[in-house]
Amino acid sequence: MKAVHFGAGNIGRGFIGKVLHDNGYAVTFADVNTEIIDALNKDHEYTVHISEENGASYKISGVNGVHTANDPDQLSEAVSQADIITTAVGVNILPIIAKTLAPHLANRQTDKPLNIIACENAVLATDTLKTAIFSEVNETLPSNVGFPNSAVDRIVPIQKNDNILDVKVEPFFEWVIEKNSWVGEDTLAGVNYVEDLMPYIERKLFTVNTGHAGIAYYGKTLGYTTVSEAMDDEKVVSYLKQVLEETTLYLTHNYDFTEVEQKQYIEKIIARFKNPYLSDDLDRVGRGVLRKLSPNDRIVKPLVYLHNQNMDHSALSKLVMFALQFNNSDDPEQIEMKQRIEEAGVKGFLSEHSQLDDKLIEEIRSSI
Ligand SMILES: NC(=O)C1=CN([C@@H]2O[C@H](COP(=O)(O)OP(=O)(O)OC[C@H]3O[C@@H](n4cnc5c(N)ncnc54)[C@H](O)[C@@H]3O)[C@@H](O)[C@H]2O)C=CC1
Ligand SMILES: O=P(O)(O)OC[C@H]1O[C@](O)(CO)[C@@H](O)[C@@H]1O
Repeated sequence: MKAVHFGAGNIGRGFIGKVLHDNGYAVTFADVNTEIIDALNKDHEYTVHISEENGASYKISGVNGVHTANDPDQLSEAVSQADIITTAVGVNILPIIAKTLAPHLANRQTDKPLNIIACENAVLATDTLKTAIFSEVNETLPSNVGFPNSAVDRIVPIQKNDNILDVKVEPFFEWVIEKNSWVGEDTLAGVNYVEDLMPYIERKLFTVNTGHAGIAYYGKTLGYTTVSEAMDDEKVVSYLKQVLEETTLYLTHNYDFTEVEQKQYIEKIIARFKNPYLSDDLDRVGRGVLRKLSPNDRIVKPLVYLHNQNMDHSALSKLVMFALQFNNSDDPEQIEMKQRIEEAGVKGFLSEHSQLDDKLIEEIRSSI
């Protein structure tokens, strides 16, 4: 069984690559990072370390690398043989992946089942990839290609290891895939297949990711650098709980989760955020601030819903203000946000970028 995974980064090597390897797949990583591709083709293996007391280490062997721009023939060969193609590149990169992948898919000379799955922090990211691929190939692809959406959850910080391929990951992981869009009989062990993905993806995005964003943006305003420093401050923990109480309102109103189930889910997540064996930078967790302030992402979507329903949204309003103060010159989106705020003002920016109405913008501006 063969897999092509686009994005040999932290989630690619530390999560998706490991699950595919554990299921017996030979994984070809496709990336634009020459150093990583060269290392993959030299060693053909790396190690995933689990960040906990006496954490285990797992060898991931039989892996290869292809450079998406420099090795088109090898990429074409890998795509023609693949049983599964996955991505973990960032949702904004999916249109680029579609352009790269589409011609190779169109040339595939086989009807064996192929599942293509985007593993990104976004709602229905595979649909985004699928639409972009179909527009490249004039709506025609070989038959037996499935495009299941998925939700992925595992905290994998930026890595500082001696071997550039090795990855330290938290013990927890959850990969949920849409059952009905999956083609073929060979499903993956270690993955949860569900009929309706939306409750899972929104619960994850609006709990793990909204909560994490709360820690990052509030923690930065207090001068902290890492998640564990911020989580040592009771003010941050108490604010995090308020944010998650608000997103619980959104989740229990829209889906069948009970308040008790959501409370247990939150407790597990707070324990994950406090993992002392994991060092995670607030700058990483807050990266991509424009994406995180977009209308369907982790902050604005629950905020607008609660505002429209006249339900408590004061902590989420503050979260927008903390995000606007995010100061990270390594994040190109933070620099762009700053420029746009200078040009249009806070009101103009939130109205145009986050599509918020004047009343909510006023509430946000007076929230802190
Ligand atoms: N790190 C984490 O804890 C989690 C991340 N995610 C999501 O997974 C995705 C990837 O995140 P990370 O692995 O943390 O990022 P990362 O930055 O470690 O990895 C992204 C990889 O994509 C590659 N890439 C960029 N442009 C490319 C292109 N045009 N073609 C091929 N490869 C390209 C980069 O070179 C890099 O190796 C994001 O959507 C993120 O939101 C989801 C859950 C957890
Ligand atoms: O990867 P993104 O979408 O920029 O956001 C970072 C978030 O994703 C995660 O990497 C894991 O889900 C979290 O650490 C954090 O909430």
